[in-house]
Amino acid sequence: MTTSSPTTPEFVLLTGSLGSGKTTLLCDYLSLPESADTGVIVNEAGEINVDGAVVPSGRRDLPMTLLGNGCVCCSFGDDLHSAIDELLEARRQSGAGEFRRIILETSGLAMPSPILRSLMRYDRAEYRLRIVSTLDAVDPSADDVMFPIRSAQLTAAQSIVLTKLDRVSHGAIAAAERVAREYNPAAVLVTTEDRSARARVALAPSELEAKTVASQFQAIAATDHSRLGVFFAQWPGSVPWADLGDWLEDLAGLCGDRLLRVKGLLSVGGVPRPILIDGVGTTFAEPRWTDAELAAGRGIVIIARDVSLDELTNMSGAYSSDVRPALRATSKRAA
Ligand SMILES: Nc1nc2c(ncn2[C@@H]2O[C@H](COP(=O)(O)OP(=O)(O)OP(=O)(O)O)[C@@H](O)[C@H]2O)c(=O)[nH]1
Repeated sequence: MTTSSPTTPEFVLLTGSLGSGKTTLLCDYLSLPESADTGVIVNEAGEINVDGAVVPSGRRDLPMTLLGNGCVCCSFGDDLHSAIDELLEARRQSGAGEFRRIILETSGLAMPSPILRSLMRYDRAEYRLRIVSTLDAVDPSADDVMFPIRSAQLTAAQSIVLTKLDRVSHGAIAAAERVAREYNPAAVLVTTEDRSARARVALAPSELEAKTVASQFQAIAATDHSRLGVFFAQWPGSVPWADLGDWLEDLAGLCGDRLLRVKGLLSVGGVPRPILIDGVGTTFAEPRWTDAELAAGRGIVIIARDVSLDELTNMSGAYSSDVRPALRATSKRAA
């Protein structure tokens, strides 16, 4: 098990739906002095990498790799690893020192979970991982087709950046904020209209802002979105490792891509120091010991799409009562 220090470089997954302003946000960031130690990987779903052509226009010296061959979450294979390795190797050879940050702009169709799974080998020890999602304030709601992707992107994010605020009324901004909160009440919401300030807060947060991001893991989400349920699983005492692993595996198996986010603090294996459980979709980060207090009880928040409390309760019914969590819905619609 590994830990990261505040100076550990970070890997930022920049996600958000098609046309929601990811490339614009990235370009705004790249025009800031803070971006000097940043590497960039751009992925587009289509065959022509338009974003790749747009991004470097302001910075000729920008360390950037393009990831072609379609959407990164479906076809990354070894491509993403090669892109990262190439970027790191080129940086090493340039003698310019380590990156402070690598930003991967995903295609608007990408689900975050498969990408995170692929990034696991770079996570924790070498890089901290952070997910930033854009949300278009002009058109924040999603139809039935786009809902699964949009909900996966927004619930995974530690920060949600509202874009195109200059094009909408105050009323529309408030409505977009409500939509963002419905998806992910625990995310830091960036609503700054000034584009440089917005890029700075979203992609290079100060230590204070970064702490706010970290503390979100302890927030219990509450949403009343009609298709998103937030549930809380609470164990009576310390959970044996094997039972916790089995339970999380069953949860992932039951929900599949309806599982959006899992996070919580638990006492495991009789150790009083809590462990952080952190999953995006069905991809779980390596559990980490934390120094957090287990004040309000030990448990896991589950955010899922189109999942009922009954389904979760039935799944848990297979476990003996001493290792079975008590489950309740914390969002209004799921209750
Ligand atoms: N007025 C205004 N236009 C914006 C803003 N952000 C993005 N746009 C415009 O919205 C369009 C799409 O922006 P992009 O940054 O390319 O969006 P994207 O998410 O990278 O798009 P894909 O890569 O296709 O998913 C472009 O025409 C941008 O100029 C904003 O804050 N204000």
